[in-house]
Amino acid sequence: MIAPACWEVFLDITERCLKFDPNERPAMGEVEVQLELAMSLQEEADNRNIGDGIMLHTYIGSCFSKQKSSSKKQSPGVIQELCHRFSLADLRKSTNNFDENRIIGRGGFGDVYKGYLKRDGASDYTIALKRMYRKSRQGITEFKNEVELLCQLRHPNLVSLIGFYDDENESIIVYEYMPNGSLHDHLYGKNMKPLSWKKRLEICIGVARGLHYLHTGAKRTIFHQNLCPNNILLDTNMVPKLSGFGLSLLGPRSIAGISGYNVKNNTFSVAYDVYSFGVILLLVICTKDKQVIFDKIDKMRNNQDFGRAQSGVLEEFSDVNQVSMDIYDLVQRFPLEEMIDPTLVGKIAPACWEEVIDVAERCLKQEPNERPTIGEVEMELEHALELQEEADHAYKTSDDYILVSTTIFNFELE
Ligand SMILES: Nc1ncnc2c1ncn2[C@@H]1O[C@H](COP(=O)(O)OP(=O)(O)OP(=O)(O)O)[C@@H](O)[C@H]1O
Repeated sequence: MIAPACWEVFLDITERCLKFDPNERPAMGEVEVQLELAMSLQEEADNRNIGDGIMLHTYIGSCFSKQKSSSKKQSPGVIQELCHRFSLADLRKSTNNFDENRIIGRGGFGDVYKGYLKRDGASDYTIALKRMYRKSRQGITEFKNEVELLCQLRHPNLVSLIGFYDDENESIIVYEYMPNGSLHDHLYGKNMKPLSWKKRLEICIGVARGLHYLHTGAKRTIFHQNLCPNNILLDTNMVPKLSGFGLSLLGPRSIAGISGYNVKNNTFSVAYDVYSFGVILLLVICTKDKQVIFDKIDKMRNNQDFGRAQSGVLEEFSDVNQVSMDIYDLVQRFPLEEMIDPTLVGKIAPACWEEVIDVAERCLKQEPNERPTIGEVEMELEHALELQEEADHAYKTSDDYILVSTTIFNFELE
């Protein structure tokens, strides 16, 4: 009755709780996260038909095994043991020889393809393959980091690694396929049905849970460091899954992205993820309507030349970083209530709003030590969702909540 993957996680946390040296025992928050993980692994194993034809099941079992976890540094050999190595022929077949029409996304280091794997006696299994650009040395580093990291992690809010392929010419990562694309697609894509307020909150809560697991639930603290709407993928049920771990292992402050419980470094890098989470909250709340934003910018800059520049900039405005920078600037000058996505106006209960705004403002504090932990963020957002549900329940027919607050943020860019 007990799924092997669930059993491994359960055993591991039990063993660590029973450590003779109290300092080696995990914090209760970590225990909670691990047990939630064990539960979800059990449910996943019960619900999904994995393991037959796909190696997911096998590698989950082995990656948590004692022998493997005792080795501090993963050698490529161990990684190959933990994670299935596909044949290039199979991956070619699954993507119709890397057919351009199968490209579903482009990242900084490679194209992402949709592929289908055959399973004996079962329907095709859909996968996503990231094929690294050959010439990019950084892409190769990202590939190694991402595979090394992801093959050791398992959480309902992290994208699952299925396997990889690597030779001197090709580096390919194979993930579970996320049919609903990225949060970026939903916030900024054309012809997308707008996400409801509750769905946005649920997505943010899922993202916070994924980050919480990275920060405290794995054996070593992991800093994502590359959190953005592009890296938040959505499964069939619109459950968010974090991706984009390759870059998190690079960069001057990343300490190779992964470290032991070094308090000083952890505080800094963990707080960096919390900061990025605050930006995500703003993006989720604010309108994507360029005109509304430009009207504000116009007012803000009070600059006659701006009208001339505007038409050119409008075309370029698809860049989310540009949007986030402008929103970031704007929320320090105009009430956030004026920037809410029009599809959300009247839908947000005031009590819920207050809670969400409080979280966002604290995540964006200039001083990293003043930012909440992601565990606190998760709890506050769950509370915000409850407040929304209570209000919706009490005013069943009401669709026109009025926000009387005027929130102007006071923070500076990191
Ligand atoms: N597992 C997946 N399922 C479905 N779509 C995916 C999957 N992985 C990536 N994509 C799509 O491909 C796009 C690019 O993915 P990738 O991870 O390369 O992007 P990125 O994070 O923007 O790039 P970078 O590596 O530069 O951070 C995503 O935004 C998403 O639309």
